[in-house]
Amino acid sequence: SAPQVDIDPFAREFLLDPYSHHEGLRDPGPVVWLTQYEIYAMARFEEVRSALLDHETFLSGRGVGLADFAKEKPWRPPSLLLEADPPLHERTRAIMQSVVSPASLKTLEPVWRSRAESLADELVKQGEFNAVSDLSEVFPMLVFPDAVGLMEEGRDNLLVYAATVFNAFGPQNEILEESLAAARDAAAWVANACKRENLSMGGWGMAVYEAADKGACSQEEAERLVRSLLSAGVDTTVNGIATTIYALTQFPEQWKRLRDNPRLVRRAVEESLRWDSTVQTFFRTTSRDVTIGGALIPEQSKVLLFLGAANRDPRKWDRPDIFDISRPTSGHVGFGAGIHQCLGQMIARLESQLILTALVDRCETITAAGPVRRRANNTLHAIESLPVTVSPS
Ligand SMILES: O=C(O)c1ccc(C2CC2)cc1
Repeated sequence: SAPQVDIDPFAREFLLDPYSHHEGLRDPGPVVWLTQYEIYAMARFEEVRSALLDHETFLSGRGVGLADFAKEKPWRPPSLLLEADPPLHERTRAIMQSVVSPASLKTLEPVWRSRAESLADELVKQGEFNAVSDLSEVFPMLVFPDAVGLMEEGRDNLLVYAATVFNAFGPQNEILEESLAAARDAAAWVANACKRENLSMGGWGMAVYEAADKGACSQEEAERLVRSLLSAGVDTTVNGIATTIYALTQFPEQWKRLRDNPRLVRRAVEESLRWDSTVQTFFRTTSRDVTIGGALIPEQSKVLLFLGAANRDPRKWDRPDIFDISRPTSGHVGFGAGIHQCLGQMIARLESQLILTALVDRCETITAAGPVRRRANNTLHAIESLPVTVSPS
């Protein structure tokens, strides 16, 4: 049976520094029993990746958080993407893939690039700035809401709402309670922003309703699918960009490599996703008894998958704790894997690549100008503050 582990992966001190705790989850065995929550967990690369690929054994429809939707009411109507299994998932995923298409991104790229360059111009002039409040919380908000076609008024509700979405995958701890209290108005704003009359023509949001008009889904489903864009598309890129900057301040020789060859920016973004995955964990629910590494996981069990830990598993990666932009990163589970692999991964990559390229072109060096401060979240490895100094090239 699975070895018992008393670690609390939703304790504040774990969430603020998950990587110092992961060996205690990987080493006891391929599957462990977390006594604090009476759930199974897997933190090694092979097992995490296999579980993500086996969507028939490891279901998403009963929620991808601790809450089992077969036993308790979700805090919001379930996502038709993230918290859906086939066949529903196949229909909704196809709609959203046609909306956030490569062609659509191609048309947006020039505008996004000029916004990244203008912001980078300003920041280099400032010389010293906070890579969170002045950069990673700014750039995604300059490009993503407009791509969705969101109304202008009240967009800062997006970050408050998204933080709650990610906290809600965890237990009802203090972090979630505080988040829910703070997000009541934001949730109302998001619900309203997803309505057809509040979305502008030509945006991704309206494109979902146009798919509904063609019979691909109902108007109500369209409203909830737009909610998915707002839930998944902001807090992830905000923290992903901040994490990439953090990694480059911690490994300055990697910045130098980017300066010598800016084409390596794509690799730096990918290595950042592996080295410090913004989305650290997700749950699945077993549809049948399944034995992994000699341990039986009964059907209807909640299983916590540690994506961040898998991406630093020494059984898979050489020198896993080293941020090395030349390493082969293929196979990392920073965007998940299988049928639920991140729908927006090309959006996220483009945003990160554009802002990082704009900074690499303009900054000789970027260095930490103070301690990094982290923001505890039940799912995200989030950064609250990251003061940096840049020298112009
Ligand atoms: O469909 C949703 O609401 C949704 C929310 C959060 C995510 C996380 C993985 C980025 C994905 C989808």
